[in-house]
Amino acid sequence: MPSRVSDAIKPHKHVLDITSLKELPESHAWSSLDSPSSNNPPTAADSSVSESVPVIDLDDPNAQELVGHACKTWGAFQVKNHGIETNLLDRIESTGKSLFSLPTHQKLKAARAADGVSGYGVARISSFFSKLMWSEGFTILGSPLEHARQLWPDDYNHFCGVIEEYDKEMQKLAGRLMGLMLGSLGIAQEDVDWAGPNKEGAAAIQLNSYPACPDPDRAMGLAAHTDSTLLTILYQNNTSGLQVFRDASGWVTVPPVPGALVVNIGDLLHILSNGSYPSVLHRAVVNRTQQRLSVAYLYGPPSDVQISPLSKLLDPTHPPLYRPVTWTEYLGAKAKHFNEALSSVQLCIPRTGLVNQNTVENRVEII
Ligand SMILES: C=C1C[C@]23C[C@H]1CC[C@H]2[C@@]12CCC[C@@](C)(C(=O)O1)[C@H]2[C@@H]3C(=O)O
Ligand SMILES: O=C(O)CCC(=O)C(=O)O
Ligand SMILES: [Fe+2]
Repeated sequence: MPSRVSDAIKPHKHVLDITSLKELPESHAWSSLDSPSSNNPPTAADSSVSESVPVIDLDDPNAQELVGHACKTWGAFQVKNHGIETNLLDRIESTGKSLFSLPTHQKLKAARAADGVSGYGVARISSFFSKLMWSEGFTILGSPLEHARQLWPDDYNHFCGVIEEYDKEMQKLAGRLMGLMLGSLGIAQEDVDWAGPNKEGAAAIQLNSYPACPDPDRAMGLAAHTDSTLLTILYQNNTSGLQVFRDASGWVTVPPVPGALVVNIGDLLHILSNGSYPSVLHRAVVNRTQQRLSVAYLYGPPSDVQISPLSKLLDPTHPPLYRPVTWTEYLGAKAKHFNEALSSVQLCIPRTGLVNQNTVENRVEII
């Protein structure tokens, strides 16, 4: 039993304060099997040279078709001419940098509560791994005011202002992207009652910092996961680190393209599209010399709305593959099952010959 409060919080402090370490501690050294350097299939080295996620100009007259194709084949793409001003991206980057460069004891004043979502801390998925990730994060769900006050007692308005503006602009872009994605499936955005152009989805903002790392091949910035969103819009600074997994190629780096934003499909769009737009497994690796900063805009439906495969995409040969879930319910499934969350809401289709297949109802059943 620690005899002093300071002893009790020591391990916590040590875990989070990785910025100045000269050597990789055992707590952060991933075994060779799941470290970033070792799990590429053999073909990856050849294919990664020639292929990466598509970069789409949203002003292109074929943007809808290009987006649809990217969603089906990659589950991710980058967008240019997205309408978010460079100046706002610069401001969110510098505000993120100033947050992560605060002293650890200051950041811990805004630590995420054990049962909470918002605040400073390690990635939520950390509990599924025995090793720690080489990153720190700050999650914003709802108003950032309380946490901003704890971080900058004398000047919290600046941070709140930038976040509010970022949220507003990203909300618009997310709506526009949803329109293109649905449109490419032959569905008008207005036909999805919660997704119309003037409707507002729910969203979280996640600031991630990956400090320079003394042994990047054995460290993991953010372990492989899919997002529990409809879509995620990611701003990454000029430092590479994001990788997406593709069956044929293994881990493929998504290089920073100046001014571009990365879009990736989350599990709820996978469900909504009945698997036409698969959510993409992605991770962040780290490097020896540069701090990397990323800002994820995690976009989902209003929290009380049930998401299920769109009826327009269903017919007797395409039965629904997933049961209805709300975002809140799905986040619970993610917290419990992590990367098996999607299969936990999957409907089971019995094999031919085992059951009466006359009706759609008989073909699907909840596991
Ligand atoms: C709205 C969301 C989505 C969350 C949970 C909550 C707030 C923070 C998001 C992330 C951000 C980092 C990866 C992830 C996997 C994590 O650990 O926290 C995400 C998770 C999810 O997509 O499941
Ligand atoms: O930092 C990155 O590139 C990835 C971040 C991410 O996947 C997330 O915040 O969900
Ligand atoms: Fe992610």
